[in-house]
Amino acid sequence: MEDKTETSIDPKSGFNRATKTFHSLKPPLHLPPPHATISAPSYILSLRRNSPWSDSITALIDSATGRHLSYAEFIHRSETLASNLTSLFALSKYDTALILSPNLIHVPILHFALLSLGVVVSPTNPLATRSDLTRIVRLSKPTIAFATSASVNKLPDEFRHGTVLIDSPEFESLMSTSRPGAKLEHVEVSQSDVAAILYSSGTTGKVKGVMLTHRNLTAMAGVYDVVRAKREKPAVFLYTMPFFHVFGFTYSLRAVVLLETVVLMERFGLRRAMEAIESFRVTHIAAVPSIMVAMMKDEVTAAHDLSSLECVACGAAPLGKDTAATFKSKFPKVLVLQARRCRTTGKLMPGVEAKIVNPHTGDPMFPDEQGELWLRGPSIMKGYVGDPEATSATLVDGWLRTGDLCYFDHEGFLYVLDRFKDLIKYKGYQVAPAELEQLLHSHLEINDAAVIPYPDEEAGQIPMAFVVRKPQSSLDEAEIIDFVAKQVAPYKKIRRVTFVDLIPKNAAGKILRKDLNKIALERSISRL
Ligand SMILES: CC(C)(COP(=O)(O)OP(=O)(O)OC[C@H]1O[C@@H](n2cnc3c(N)ncnc32)[C@H](O)[C@@H]1OP(=O)(O)O)[C@@H](O)C(=O)NCCC(=O)NCCSC(=O)/C=C/c1ccc(O)cc1
Repeated sequence: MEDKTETSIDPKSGFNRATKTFHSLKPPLHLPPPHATISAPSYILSLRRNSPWSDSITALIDSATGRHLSYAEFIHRSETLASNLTSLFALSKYDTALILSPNLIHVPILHFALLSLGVVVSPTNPLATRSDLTRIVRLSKPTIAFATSASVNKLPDEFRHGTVLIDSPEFESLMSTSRPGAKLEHVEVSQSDVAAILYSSGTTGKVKGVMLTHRNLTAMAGVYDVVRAKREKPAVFLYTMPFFHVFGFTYSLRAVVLLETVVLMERFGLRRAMEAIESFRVTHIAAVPSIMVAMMKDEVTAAHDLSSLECVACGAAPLGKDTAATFKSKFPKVLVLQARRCRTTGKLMPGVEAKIVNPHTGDPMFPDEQGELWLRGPSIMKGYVGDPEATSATLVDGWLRTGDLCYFDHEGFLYVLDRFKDLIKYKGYQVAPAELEQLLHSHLEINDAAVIPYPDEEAGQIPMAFVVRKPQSSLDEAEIIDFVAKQVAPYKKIRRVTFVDLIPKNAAGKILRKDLNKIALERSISRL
């Protein structure tokens, strides 16, 4: 008998009229069964055999020092570290490890070691404030922390198995020298076990911990295996994005699948990035649109030999058509690849299903109709840790409600038009207006406040505050910016303030953000 589901799928758009679901038309993923006992690192290491290169190629390069490691060393170090962590710190399956570090060469090794032990990896922004960290620790309940000497003092707690300094000689020896009696035990890790907890910006003002399973990471790795491009030489990838965000986190797994050489920067700087491209003959950059804007504008690019560059993989925020076109005219040989959140193109990745759902009726919709994007597939998160309410509001019968207003065209291209959630994207970082509004409300001279995204060429969007001062208050823009800056991670800073008599709200007291957007643009035009 013919499979009705298969035959109802439109070969151009991937749309199934019977189920009103869009399917990926890319080759299917070959994954282990959903409950198999295989960890993401074991699966990822097995995929590297599909690569034409051997483990002797370079895995990681620290761009500042030139220090580098081969894949053979990477694997050896992560195994040595795993056995030492088990014997010295009694770490075992279901422990959770908080990691507070910039992009050091040790971090991917640590991720691999912990994941292979079934320890849940929880990477966090080292610029997070103490109060951000207090919330994070309450959510994910880490039993050990890995931090650097610059970030360790911000940790709010003691941890059952202690705190380890990643940038210390002791850590170096944990990776290189097996302790007497330490041996690598095989830990049975199931695909359905939680592998990592990454943190969302929290659109309601509270950070949420996103649980990713070994299955999720396996599926992401499987995608990179399926879309593997034929190359004559290994790719050399400059990472500008942090490992604690899902972009950097998944790319570090991708590197092992494809045996790519990864060039790391502890702290991004345009000049240093250009030097790294020249010195290490970088072929690919993973970046956010802000970096592409900076590369187009700054003449520092002219001072360097960038001829090795083949491709920019751009993610995390929308890349404007004009930016992409101007970048192309300055760097004609460089291919611009966009991962997600692009307003113009993008087709479903292997293994992913999508629906466009009418936000008012809940009915699934057809190509060219606009509604909320829902996604399903093996890479979709398990839920928010310790927050069943937020989980059931976001995950419905295995579908993740993205909160994005989208449509698919008849060729299966996805268009992202707007967000239902209030969110600011500053250089690819998510900033929640509600968190900044709560801080402004706590100021004794502020009666009311609202924060909106304000368009900015380099950052994409910056947080802008509308403030109603208390009568007689002479509070000025700089004081407000400073008041907030002292209490938040630097990328969340308010960067523009306008004083108003009233914050426009609807009858239910909800801020009319669209009206504020209009006022902001009118005032900026009148300032010119
Ligand atoms: C490298 C950027 C682009 C620029 O960094 P920057 O030059 O340091 O500038 P910032 O503007 O970000 O820094 C803000 C402030 O923090 C300060 N800062 C900075 N690092 C420090 C410091 N280590 N000490 C102390 N002060 C500092 C910095 O000086 C600055 O201060 P100020 O100008 O006074 O406000 C940085 O913004 C950045 O990493 N953005 C990317 C964020 C990101 O990766 N987002 C990904 C979200 S996940 C996603 O979308 C998924 C995509 C995906 C795609 C494909 C897939 O397959 C899967 C997933």
